[in-house]
Amino acid sequence: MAQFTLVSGSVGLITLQNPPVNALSAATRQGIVDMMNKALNDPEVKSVVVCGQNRIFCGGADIKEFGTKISGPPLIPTIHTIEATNKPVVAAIEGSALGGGLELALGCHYRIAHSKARLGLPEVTLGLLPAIGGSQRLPRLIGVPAAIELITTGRHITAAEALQLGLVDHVTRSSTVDEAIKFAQSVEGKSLDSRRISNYPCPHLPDLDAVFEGVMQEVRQKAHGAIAPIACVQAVRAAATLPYLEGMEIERQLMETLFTSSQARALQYTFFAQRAVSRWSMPSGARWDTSMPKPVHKAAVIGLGTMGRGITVALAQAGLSVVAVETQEKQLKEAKLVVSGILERAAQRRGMAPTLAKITYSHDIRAVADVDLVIEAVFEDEALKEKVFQQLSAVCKPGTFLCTNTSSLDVDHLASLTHNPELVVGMHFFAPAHVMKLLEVVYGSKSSPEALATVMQLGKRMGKVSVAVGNCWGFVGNRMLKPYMEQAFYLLEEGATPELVDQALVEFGFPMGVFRMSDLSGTDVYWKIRKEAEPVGASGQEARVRKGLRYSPLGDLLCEQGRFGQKTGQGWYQYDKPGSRVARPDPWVHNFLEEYRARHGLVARRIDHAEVLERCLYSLINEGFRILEEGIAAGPEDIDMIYVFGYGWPKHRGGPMFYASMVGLAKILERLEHYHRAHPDVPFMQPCSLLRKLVTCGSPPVHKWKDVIKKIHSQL
Ligand SMILES: CCC[C@H](O)CC(=O)SCCNC(=O)CCNC(=O)[C@H](O)C(C)(C)COP(=O)([O-])OP(=O)([O-])OC[C@H]1O[C@@H](n2cnc3c(N)ncnc32)[C@H](O)[C@@H]1OP(=O)([O-])[O-]
Repeated sequence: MAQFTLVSGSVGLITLQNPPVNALSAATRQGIVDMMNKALNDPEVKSVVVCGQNRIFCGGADIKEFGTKISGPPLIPTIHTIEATNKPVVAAIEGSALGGGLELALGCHYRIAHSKARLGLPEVTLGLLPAIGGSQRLPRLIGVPAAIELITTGRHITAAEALQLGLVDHVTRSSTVDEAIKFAQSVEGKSLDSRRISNYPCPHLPDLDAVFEGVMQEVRQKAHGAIAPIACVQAVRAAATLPYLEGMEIERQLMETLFTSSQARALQYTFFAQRAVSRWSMPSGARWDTSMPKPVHKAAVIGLGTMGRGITVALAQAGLSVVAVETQEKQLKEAKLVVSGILERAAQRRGMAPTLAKITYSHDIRAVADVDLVIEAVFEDEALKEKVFQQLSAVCKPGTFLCTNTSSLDVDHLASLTHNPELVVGMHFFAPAHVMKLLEVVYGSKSSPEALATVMQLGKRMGKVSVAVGNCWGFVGNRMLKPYMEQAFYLLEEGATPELVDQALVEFGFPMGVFRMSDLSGTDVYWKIRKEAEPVGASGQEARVRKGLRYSPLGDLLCEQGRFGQKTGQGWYQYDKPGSRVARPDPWVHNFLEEYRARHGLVARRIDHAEVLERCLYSLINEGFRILEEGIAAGPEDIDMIYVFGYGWPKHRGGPMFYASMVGLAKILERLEHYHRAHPDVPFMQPCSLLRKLVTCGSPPVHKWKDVIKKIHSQL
C-alpha cells in the first residue's frame, strides 16, 4: 500500500498506493510507517519525497473504515517522527491532498504542489475535525483566521490560493515528483529547525477572546445544529492558546466525541449516498453501467422566465452551445440582460472570460431544429406545455431528446404527444437553477435507458446531484412535501402559530420552516397546484372535509386574501415591503387563525415542538416508504439526496429515510399508528406496509432496505 524506491542516488521516494484516491486505510498507514522507517534508517537515503500513485496525493482517512472497528497503526506518531527527522521530507502534491492527506503533508518539511492540485481539510463535512494534527498545525502555519475559515467550511482550495496562504512552498506546472526530488536533494544536510510547524508559535492575534467569540457566533448561526463546526473552532482556539502537545490532546478529545456521533454517521452516509445515486437503475433492469449516453453538444431552452434563465446559465457554464427561445419580445430582452449579467459576474469571480458567445437567443421555436436536447421551461400550465411539446416534436431533428422542467405534471402525458416518447424525460430543476445542486430526473414509462443516461450525464456536466426517479404526481420531492405541508396546516387549526411550527423545524436544522418557505416561494404556487389537482370549489368555501377526508382550507383562504408571501409583503408573516426578506410575526394571521377556529368550533391547545416534528416529518417519511414500495425511487439514498440537496433537509441528519433509521423504524411506526388512530381521516398517517415489513424484519440498517424491497417485489 506504499512503495519505497531509491532515486537519484540519495532520495527515498515513498509512493502511496491505494486506488482510487490513496485513502489512508489500515494497510496504507502500515505501508507509510514501514516505508518511512526504512527510509529514515537507510544511511544511503539523505532526503525523502512522499507522493501518491495515479497523480493523486491522498484523499485522507479511509471513510469506509469509519463506523467499523479500526485496526492498523495511528499516523500521529509517524508524522511526529517525520517532522523530527534531520532528513528533509518533501510532499509532492498532485491531484488532491485532503484531510489526513494534507495533515501528512503538513508534517513534512516542504510542500510542492502541481498547479492543478486541490488542498483542504474537509473533515467538517463528514462530521469530524482534522485530527492528525491538522487543527494544530494549520493555524500555526497560515494564521488563525485563514485556518478557521478553511477548517470550518472544509473548502477545497487551488494550489495558487495555497501558495498565497503559505500552505505550500512552491507550485509547478511540470512533473511535481521530479521537482520535489530535485528540491529534496538541494536541501539535503541543511538545518530543518525552521521547517517543523509544530514548533511554530501561533501567529499573534490581538483580542483573541473577542475574535473567537465573534467566530463562534457566526459558525453557530451557519451550522443549523451541526456540532462539528463548533468543535473545529474549539480545536483552533486550543492551537492559538496552548502549547502544541496540549492542543493535540484537545484535538483528540474533541475527535473522540465527534467520531461516534450520529451526525458524523449521517454526514458520512451522505458522502457515499451522493455518489451512489449516480449509479441509477430503472425498473426494467436498465442501469447506468449498461446504458450509453448520447453526446450533447448543443441544447435549447424554451421559455425564459426565472427557471429558463437559470437553466440557460447552467448549460452555458457546462460548456454547451445554447439556443434560448422566448416568444415574448420584452421577456426575451430582459432574459438576455439577466443571463449575461449572471455569466459575467461568475466569470469575473473565477477570473475567466464569460461564455456569452455560447448562447443564441430567438423568439422562434424553429431555431431549435438542429439541437441535440431541448429543455422546455415554460410556465407550469398543462395546456401550454402540451402545445410546446407538439411543436417540438414537429420541428426538432430526429433523435433530439425532449425534456420538460415540470414540478408536477405528467411526463408520460407530454411524451404521448410526441412522435418519439422514448426520447422524453423530465428534468425538475430547483430555483435558482444555476445555483441549486439538485436535479430530479424523471423517466416516464416509455423513456429509453439511453435518454435517461444522456440526461443523467448532462446533469453531471452541470455540476448537479442528479437523481433518477419514476413518474408520479409530484415525483419524489413534492409528493413527500404534500403530507408535510398538510400536517403544518392541521397544526395551525389545532392551536399552533406559523412561528411555532417554523421554529421547531429550524431547531431541527432546516434553514427555514414550512411557512417561511411557503412565503418565499409564493403561497400561490401550491394553491394553484392544489386547485389543479382537485378543484376546491367556489371562493370562500371552507369545508374541512373533502371526499370524506380531512382537508384544511387555511392555505386557500390566505391566498384568497391576496397574501402570496414575500413578493406581496404579506403571507404567513408580514414584511416591511413587497420583496423584503425580513419576516415578522403578523397579528393579522393570529387573528385570522382565531376567527377560523371559532367559526369551526375548534379549541386551540398547546402544541410542543416534538409534536410538530413527529407529525410533519413522520408523515413525510411515511410517504417516502410508499415511494420506495412503488419503485418510484430505487433506494433510500435517492430520496435522501433529493431532500438534502433540494429541500434543505439538514445534511447532518442524513435525509428523511436515514433519519428514520436513526430514530428507529419501530418508533416511527408506533407514532404513525398513534396519530392515525387520532386522525383516521388523514390517509398520510396510515403506516405504509413497507415500513411494517421492515419493522417485522427487525429494522435492518438503511443500506439493507433495498434487499427487503427486492424480496417483496419478487414475491408479488
Ligand atoms: C483519524 C482521521 C482524521 C482525519 O483528519 C480524518 C479524515 O481525513 S476524513 C477524510 C477527509 N477527506 C475527504 O473528505 C475527501 C473525500 N473525497 C473527495 O472529496 C473526493 O473523492 C476527491 C476530491 C478525493 C476525488 O473526487 P473525484 O475524482 O470526483 O472522485 P469521487 O469523489 O467520485 O471518489 C472516487 C471514489 O473514491 C471514494 N473515496 C473518495 N475519497 C475517499 C476516502 N477518503 N475514503 C474512502 N473512499 C473514498 C469514493 O467513495 C468513490 O468511490 P466509488 O465506489 O467509485 O463511488
